Amino acid sequence: MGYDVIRLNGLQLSAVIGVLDHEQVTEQPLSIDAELRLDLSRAGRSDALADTVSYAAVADLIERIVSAERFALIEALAEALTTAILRSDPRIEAAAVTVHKPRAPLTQTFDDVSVTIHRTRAEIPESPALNRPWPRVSGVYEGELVEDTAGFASADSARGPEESYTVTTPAGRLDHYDRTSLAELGHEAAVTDHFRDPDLPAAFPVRSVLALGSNLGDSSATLASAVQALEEAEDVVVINVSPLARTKPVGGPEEQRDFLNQVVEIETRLSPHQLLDLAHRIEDQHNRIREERHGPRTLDVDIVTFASAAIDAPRLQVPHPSASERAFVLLPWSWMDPVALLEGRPVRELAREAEDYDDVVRLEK
Ligand SMILES: Nc1ncnc2c1ncn2[C@@H]1O[C@H](COP(=O)(O)OP(=O)(O)OP(=O)(O)O)[C@@H](O)[C@H]1O
Ligand SMILES: Nc1nc2c(c(=O)[nH]1)N=C(CO)CN2
Repeated sequence: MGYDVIRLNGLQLSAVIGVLDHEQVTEQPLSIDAELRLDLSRAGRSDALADTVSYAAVADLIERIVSAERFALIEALAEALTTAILRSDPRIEAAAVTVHKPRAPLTQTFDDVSVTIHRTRAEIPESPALNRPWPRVSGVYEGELVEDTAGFASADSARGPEESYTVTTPAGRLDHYDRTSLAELGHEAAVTDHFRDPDLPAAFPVRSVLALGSNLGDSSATLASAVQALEEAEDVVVINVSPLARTKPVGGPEEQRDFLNQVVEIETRLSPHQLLDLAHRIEDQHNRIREERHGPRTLDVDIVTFASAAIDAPRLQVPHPSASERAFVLLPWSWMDPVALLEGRPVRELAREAEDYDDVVRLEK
């Protein structure tokens, strides 16, 4: 018996990719082929797009990952794309992605270099969004406190005991990563469902989405000033800023004022924890006092996503655990980036499902 296939061939994109120094600062062309195996018999009969997977959506997904992530190896990019495609729709039984790198740094004359990764649904890790069984980073793993005994010999290794961690995968506990091997960790991260060590600065700049909120003082001026603080921060480049949203408070005391919310996309080389510290510094600069959970605040800065990392550390969970249910985050994000995805689902669609969808009003543009 045969099987049905959707093929997307020769998608032309460019990316910063490669292990050589010059490849880590300059974009080069890539061509990507994707093959999706799924039952197309219903679509063949109904002639309805809803009965198949849109190749345009697959192309958008690939483009987003190629522009948002940085990889050293084309193997890692192909693996990440294959996993993301399988995650994007449960009807896809298997996927294969080929990444061609026609300007690979070879001294010989050549036509092309490429890698192909084939994966079936059973071979990919479970989504961290559904259930985070692995891999995760935490002081506590399955009830057991894991001490950091490896004593990383790096300058930034002065961490308190609550920040000790180890990395656990289905194959069992891995030894602590050698922190000098950034490219290798990048590769491992892609293979292991974008697990990311929250203390490890990115080997390459990565995209992160931040959510800002304010409902005390001059909220509009506060948000503008927070965006400026991000623009001025070292190792951060602001890529995109959403229109402002006026939103009804979700949770917290009844009588608090409406919020102004905004979403910002940045590119950064900071580690996830360094970015969290920066978010807290910016909150503090705006007289943030942490009193009541979900209570009024001059400024709140949350990390919604960090590349496509899954982080479950004592003081940082990424993606932000509530973001996928908050229209006050999702709607401004979708205005800024209409094809944005969160945990494999369109942000626009998640926004429509959020309970506070009708309580968000766009104020600009
Ligand atoms: N992705 C994240 N972004 C920001 N803070 C986070 C994240 N994950 C965990 N935290 C932790 O949450 C703590 C409380 O954050 P905060 O005071 O902003 O909570 P809140 O705004 O009242 O509620 P919420 O977290 O639901 O937005 C922070 O000190 C931080 O360590
Ligand atoms: N509308 C709205 N509601 C909230 C917000 C917010 O930014 N906007 N932030 C919260 C905690 O971070 C809790 N509730």
